[in-house]
Amino acid sequence: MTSAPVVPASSDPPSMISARGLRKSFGQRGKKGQGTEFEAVRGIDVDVQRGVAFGFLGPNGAGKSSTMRMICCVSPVSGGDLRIFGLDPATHGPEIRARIGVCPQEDTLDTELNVWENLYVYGRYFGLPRDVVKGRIDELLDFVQLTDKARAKVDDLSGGMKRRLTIARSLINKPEILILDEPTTGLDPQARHVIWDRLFRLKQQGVTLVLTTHYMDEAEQLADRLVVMDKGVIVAEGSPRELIERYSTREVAEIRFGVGQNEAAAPQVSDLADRVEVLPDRLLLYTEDGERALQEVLGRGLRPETTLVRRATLEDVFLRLTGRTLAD
Ligand SMILES: Nc1ncnc2c1ncn2[C@@H]1O[C@H](COP(=O)(O)OP(=O)(O)OP(=O)(O)O)[C@@H](O)[C@H]1O
Repeated sequence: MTSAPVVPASSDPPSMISARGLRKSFGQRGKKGQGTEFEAVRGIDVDVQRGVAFGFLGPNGAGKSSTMRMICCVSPVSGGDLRIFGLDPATHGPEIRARIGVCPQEDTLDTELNVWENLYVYGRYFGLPRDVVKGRIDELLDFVQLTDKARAKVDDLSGGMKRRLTIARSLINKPEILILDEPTTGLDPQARHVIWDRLFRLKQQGVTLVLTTHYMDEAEQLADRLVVMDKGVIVAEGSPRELIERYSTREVAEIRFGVGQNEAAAPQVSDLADRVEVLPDRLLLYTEDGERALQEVLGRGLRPETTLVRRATLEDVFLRLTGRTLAD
């Protein structure tokens, strides 16, 4: 006997977060005292479905944090429509905040308190009864692998441990959505992998993750779906794989000539690839077969200082869409 398939209640799951034409502007004072408006988010549409990890990828200043702050109900919407759990942040802020967890870009831990106390104070702030908070702290310290640091001072923790504590703190109210602004910025590779592993487990437990990052590897590792943001607008949306397939070839041959020689060499290789990008320090040849393109470069008597064939990444997508690298 075969068991009945599990049929979802609806083929179209409800959006946890839905934005239509969402805008954020900041007033600025000009030199002569006149007010001007700066638009950090310029009319974006976003739908985040339950249980996914949704990423906002973009360079500094793209408008990611401004978007997150509106979703977290700490910054009012300037225009358009935003719904979290179908609710309007302007009228249902406390209700929404009770159901989300927020892990801000900067650690805002209380250095006067130890690890355990940081979680306790936060739990009490959420109105959880003492016994419930205590049980929850045990679970969370275990989850972020800080049980043996419960009585340690915050200042004695490594950067990765502080991040894990901040994540634990953001989970105290068992949020349905966890919002993470640049979760691993400033951490070393090993600490980043530990964080990714924990976030992956949360996703398996059904928590919807919304994260911003300017690391393309982080977006590729964590995000099921992502939007690429630049200068306040969304320039592309899809899964990491879809975006790479849509906007790049499979492989990239990177060739570096000496300083100042890359641009001059570009016309001599332009017919060897679907597309050639000229960066100050290298040429990128977009092609399905990078090794073959490289052999043809060498066959023409050109002698790059270094060469590399790699698979295309989200960085290539970003470069194609904006003409800039994520680090610019
Ligand atoms: N309170 C504010 N007042 C004025 N301008 C602001 C304010 N907050 C952000 N901005 C501007 O809005 C733009 C978008 O900033 P935002 O922090 O949303 O970008 P981001 O993509 O999150 O970048 P980062 O990775 O640096 O946080 C930037 O030009 C920033 O200077």
